[in-house]
Formats: sequence, C-alpha cells, structure tokens
Amino acid sequence: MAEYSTLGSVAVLQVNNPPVNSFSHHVRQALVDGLERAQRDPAVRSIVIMGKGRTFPAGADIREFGSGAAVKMPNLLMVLQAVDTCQKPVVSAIHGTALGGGFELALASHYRLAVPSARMGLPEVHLGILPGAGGTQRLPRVVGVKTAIQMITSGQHIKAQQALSLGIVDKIVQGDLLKEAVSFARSVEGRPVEDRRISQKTVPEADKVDEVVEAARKTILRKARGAIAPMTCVQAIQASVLPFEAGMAREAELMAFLMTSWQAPAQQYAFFSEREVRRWSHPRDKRINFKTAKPRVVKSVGVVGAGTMGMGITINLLQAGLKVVMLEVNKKQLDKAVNTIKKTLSQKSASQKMSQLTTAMDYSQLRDVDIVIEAVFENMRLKKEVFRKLDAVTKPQTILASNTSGLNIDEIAAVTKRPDKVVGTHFFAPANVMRLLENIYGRQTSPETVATAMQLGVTIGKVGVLVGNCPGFVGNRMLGSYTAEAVFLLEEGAEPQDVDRAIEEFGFPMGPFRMGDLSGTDIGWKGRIAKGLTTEHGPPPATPALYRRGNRYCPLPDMLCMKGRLGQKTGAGWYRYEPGSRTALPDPVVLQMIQDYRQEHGFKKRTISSQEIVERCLYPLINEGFHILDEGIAARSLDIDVIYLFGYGWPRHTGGPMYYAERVIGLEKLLCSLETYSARYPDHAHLQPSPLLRNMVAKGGSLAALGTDSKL
Ligand SMILES: CCCCCCCCCCCCC/C=C/C(=O)SCCNC(=O)CCNC(=O)[C@H](O)C(C)(C)COP(=O)(O)OP(=O)(O)OC[C@H]1O[C@@H](n2cnc3c(N)ncnc32)[C@H](O)[C@@H]1OP(=O)(O)O
Repeated sequence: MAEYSTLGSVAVLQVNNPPVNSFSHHVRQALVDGLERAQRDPAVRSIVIMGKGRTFPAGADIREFGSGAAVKMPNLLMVLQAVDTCQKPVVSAIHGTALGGGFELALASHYRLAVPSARMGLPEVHLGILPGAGGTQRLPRVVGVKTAIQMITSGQHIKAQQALSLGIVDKIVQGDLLKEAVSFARSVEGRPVEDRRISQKTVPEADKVDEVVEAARKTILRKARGAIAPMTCVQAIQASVLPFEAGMAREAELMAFLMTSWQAPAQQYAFFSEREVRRWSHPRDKRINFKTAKPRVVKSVGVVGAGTMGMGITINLLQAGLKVVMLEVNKKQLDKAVNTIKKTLSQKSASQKMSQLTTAMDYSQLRDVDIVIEAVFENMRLKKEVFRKLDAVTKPQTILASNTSGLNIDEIAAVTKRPDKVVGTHFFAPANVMRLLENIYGRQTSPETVATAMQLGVTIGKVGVLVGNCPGFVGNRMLGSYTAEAVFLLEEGAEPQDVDRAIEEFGFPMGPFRMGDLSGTDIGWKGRIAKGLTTEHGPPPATPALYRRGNRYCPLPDMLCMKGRLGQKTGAGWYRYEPGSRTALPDPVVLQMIQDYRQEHGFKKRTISSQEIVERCLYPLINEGFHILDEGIAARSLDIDVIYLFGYGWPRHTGGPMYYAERVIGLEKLLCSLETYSARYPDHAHLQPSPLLRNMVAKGGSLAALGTDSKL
C-alpha cells in the first residue's frame, strides 16, 4: 500500500510494500487514490512520494508479470500519467534503489531528490523487457539518446552523484529525507509544473538520433548474443524523438512484443532462481535445509595454494572483509601472488584489505582459522596429503573445504578424523569475478558444515548452489558430454570454428574450442591421463584408438596436447594466436591434423548444420542434467540452471539448460531428438535418453514439480 499523511500543506505518499516496495496492484491503486485525494484537498499544495523502510520502489512487481496482474487497472502507466499531469508539484524523494518502474515514477515526477547513497537505473533488460512505463521516452529527454541507450541496454545502476551530474536528480540531500523532502516541496509550492514535465521536453540533439543508434547497433547486437530485449529497447528509445504520445505508443507496442516473447519469462525465471538457491536443501535429504541448519561464524579463512585459484579466492575473501591466512610452500609463488593481490584490490581500500592478509609457509599458521579452503593442484594424492596436514594442525572445529572441480569429496574426507567438517567449495576462475560457488556435501558432511559453506558464499557475494558428490559434480559432469560431442563433430566434418560459431550464435560467450584454448587444453588432458584414459605419449598400450573401457573416445584433444598446443598460453591450441593477441585464428596445422585423423580412421567428411551442432552439443548436456536430478545430485532443476547461468556462460535469455529443455525445446521434442541421435550413434553413451526424461514424457509432469521450487 501507499500510506497517506499530510505535513501542513504537503501530502506525503509513502509506499509500504516490503521487501523492496514494488508496485503490486494494491500499491498502484493506493498511489492513484492518494494522488486524487491530494488533488482534491485545497489545503494540500504539494506532494512528496517516497518509499518506507529500505528503499524507494525498486520497480514493478515481477511476480505479477507471470500472473497477468501487471496489466490490472490501474496499471503502472496510469499511475505515472496521474503523477505527470498532477496540477500540484510532485517531488520524488529517493533512497535505496529506485529501479525500473520506481525510477520511471521518479522521472514522471516534477522534482527529484536523492540521498547520497541512493542508486537508480532501468534494469528491465535483464528481465527480457523494456522500461515500459515511459522510461524509454523520458530518460532520453533528460540525458540524451546516447546515454539513455547505454543506461537502458546495460541495465546498470548509477549513483546519486552521477544522476545529479546527468541532470536526473535536482538535488542531493543530507540528513533526514522526509524532513528535507517536505521542506523542498514547500519551497516549490505555487510554481507552475508545466515546464517541469519531462514528457513535454524534447530530446537533445534529436537530429543525430539515427546516427547514434546506428553506431550503437553493432555493439549491442554482439553483446546481446541472441537476446532480443537490448535491441528492442534501442528501437523504443529511437522513438523518443517523436511527440510524447506517439513515442509512448511505440514503447507500448514494443513492450507487448517482449512481454509475449519466450525470452521474458525465461529471464524472470533466472531472476527468481538466483534468489531461490538461497533456500537450499540437501539434495537427497530435504529435512536438512536452510531453515534448520545453523552456520558457524566465520571470521578468518585459510587458503592453501597461491596459484590462480588460491589467489582469486583470497582476493574475494579480502574484498568481503574477512581475515585470510594464505599458505604457499613455494616462496617465489607466494611473493608473486601477494603482488598480484595488491594490484587487483582497488587503490582506495588496498592497504586496509592487505592488512587482513597473513602469508604462511608453515601449516601450523593455519591453526586458528575458522575454515580452510584448499586450492592446490587437481590431484587426489596431493589433496589427501594437504587434508591430512590440515586435520593435524587446525583446531577441531575448523571446517576443511576443498576447491576441487570434480574429485571425490568422501575420499578426501576419509583421510581426516573430521569427515563431518569436510565440504567441497568449487569456485570458478577467475574466482574473484565469477559469481558461482558450487558447494558439495559429502556422505558425512554435517548440516552445520553445509550451512557454513552456503553462508560463506553469501558473505563473499557469491551465488551458492548446494549439490551432491559425484565425478565432476553438476557443472563439470554435464560439461563432459558437451565437450565430448563437440570433438566427435570434428571427426565427422566440422572444424573448430564451425562448432564455436554455432554455440556462440546460440548465446554462449565462447564455444568449446575457444574456451579450451583460454583455460588450457592440458587441463582436460592431465585429467584423462590421471584417469588412465590416455598417456603423455598416446593411448595406453593395447588400447584401441577410438574406444576406452567400451565407450567411444576421440583422441584428437590428446593429439593436440602432444604437439605442445596447450592453448593461448603457448600461442597455439585449437587455434593459433599472433604474439600478444587473444584473437583465435583458424590454423591450417590443426585442420590438417583433423583431416589426417579422419582419413586414418575412415571418417567421411560431411557438412554439418549449425542446428545439428547446437543439438549434438547441448542436448546431451541437458540429458546429463536429467540423470543428475534422477540421482538426487541436484535437489531442483533450478539449481542446475543457476550453476549453468553463473558458472558456464549459459545464455540468460534462455533461462538455463533445464528451463530451456522444458519450456523452449519441449521435453517430447528433446526426447525424440536424443532418440534419433542415439540411434545414429549407438556407442555415444551420453546420447541415450535418461530414464527420467523418458518417464516425464510418458507420464507428464513438470521439472518444477520434481523439486521444491514451487514459488516459480
Ligand atoms: C501483453 C503485454 C501488455 C503490455 C502492456 C503493459 C502495461 C503495463 C505496463 C507495465 C510496465 C512495467 C514497466 C516496469 C517494469 C519494471 O519495473 S520491472 C522491475 C525492475 N526492477 C528490478 O528489476 C529490480 C529487481 N530487484 C533487484 O535488483 C534487487 O532485488 C534489489 C532491489 C537491488 C535489492 O537487492 P537485495 O537487497 O540484494 O535483495 P534481493 O534478495 O534481490 O530481493 C529481496 C526480495 O525481493 C524480491 N524482489 C526484488 N525485486 C522485486 C520486484 N521488482 N518484484 C518482485 N519481487 C522482487 C526478491 O525476489 C527477493 O525475494 P525473496 O527471495 O523471496 O526474499
């Protein structure tokens, strides 16, 4: 609701709809009623609108988009129209985050005040829609089309000071916002409101708009990677040079197009899923969950290993204000890491944050930390050795976490006397940038340990997802079938750039081969050597070239590594790189290697369509997701989606692999395609449809119903 009160001649409307004061239907109704009341009352000469509690309205109520309640009268457009055309001055007084419809309300007001800590922006693009309550028409009238395009297509929030310099807010006020807003409102009483209406202004440099749009188009299309909202936002902004009513009509038309597209609900699902993962439960035992399990307090963290991962984790922890003891037995590596950490931490806070960092070369210095995160090389023997030492030196309550990307947590836990305090915390590189934290519970991990790992994720700004223990956990296990199928496509006739192009056109920032070159082709190779699937010199003795343990195997990635082509770091991998450049250039040497391989093994080159590439790479990945749900490794399909959205660059506008499977491809079609491909390639095990998928198609039922994501 919006609470109505008067302070002398000023009517104050305070939106009160926790947690973020979104414009649910009852709020809209209360605002319209309040405005009418203020207009009618001759004693009222000005109006202040603000938010109660933590924030000015943070936008439309996103849940209403799914139910159709967003269009229930009065809709947000009508509220803002009432504000704009009000005969008495309306002042929006902003604190917290004025976002989306909230910011649009402020723009429809005649004056805007903000506290210094306020932030504002139009993030609708992240929800697959546009600022459809006049944001695409009013903002360019204030800041110009170029800045409006930048703000609306990025969805970025700006700070009060920047809003002031852009002419968006009229004044930054210190002290009590209500008092300041009322005093400001009194000072403008009696002044004409006509020239304060942004809707009646013209866009600056309107004659250059087409030029500006043209210049922005290419970059936006490249960045959008298949998402339709960004370019549709631009089209709406372009219409801001028309008379206001005509521009609004165009905005409404484009808004309707986006609202009825499949991408908007997918992105809104992604928004809520990102938050839903905080309500975690043990994948196999739902009785252990975020409500019942209590985390331990973590003030200090030990990090073992100062390589790329250890360094990134340390930066992340320091940025969150935690004390860190970073242990590295190699002095040169330790010094190098400290230098990089210093450089990476922002200038402003570097010295304060660095004072929280202690370096160590001796395990005994980890004695008193609350949790240790091991980030040494991905090798079981080494990890066991580290855990034995940690178990011996740390206080009995210390939680021991491994940053393994796929090794068995139970096997690691078994070398300690505290398996209940061992957990997996899988960070993604670069660890101080990537938001995902895949937390893995072992057979004996206690609820308290799980809760502590999940809470640590929140403290350091991660999106934490709890999963069960299996090789590769959720993310890397699903990725296995994707990369396997990508190399099988090379055997049949595709070239690395064909596969990458198709996957990038689908929306991934990078295809599998460019990704392999970036992270290092030797990472997978070492893993395959460790598993005995290959050796540094080729297949293990008496092993058929194209099979391992009865499964089809493509040795092309091993052959690449044997040539020393380890990716960008060696200037050559699946592609070649000019010195100092990261641009992947197709390399005749690699293409010849693939061609020779095809000849040697009797593969006949054929043309493979982009559609087949996408299906062959992504459908087995999704299929593995069904296996994972079936086995109870992930509790809900949204957990898998969040892992892929935040850790693997899965395009957000498709909602994530499981959402995409169910709501975009359709489970029946997915099953049918997998059946077709598995009939064609009976020895590609990952193409065999999962029993859960078969069952769901046969019996019906939704993925959401499998888990606890009933709110979505
Ligand atoms: C058929 C077509 C017809 C077309 C015609 C249409 C006519 C109608 C016109 C309608 C025009 C509408 C135009 C406007 C659109 C919008 O405003 S869209 C919304 C824009 N705003 C946002 O995207 C903001 C989203 N929220 C946030 O970014 C953050 O929540 C925050 C505000 C910055 C706060 O962050 P933090 O403190 O970290 O809290 P969170 O954990 O993120 O959120 C707390 C809980 O609040 C829920 N929530 C947040 N925002 C919303 C929201 N806008 N609506 C509903 N719910 C919201 C969030 O889910 C959390 O919930 P819990 O997980 O349950 O705690």
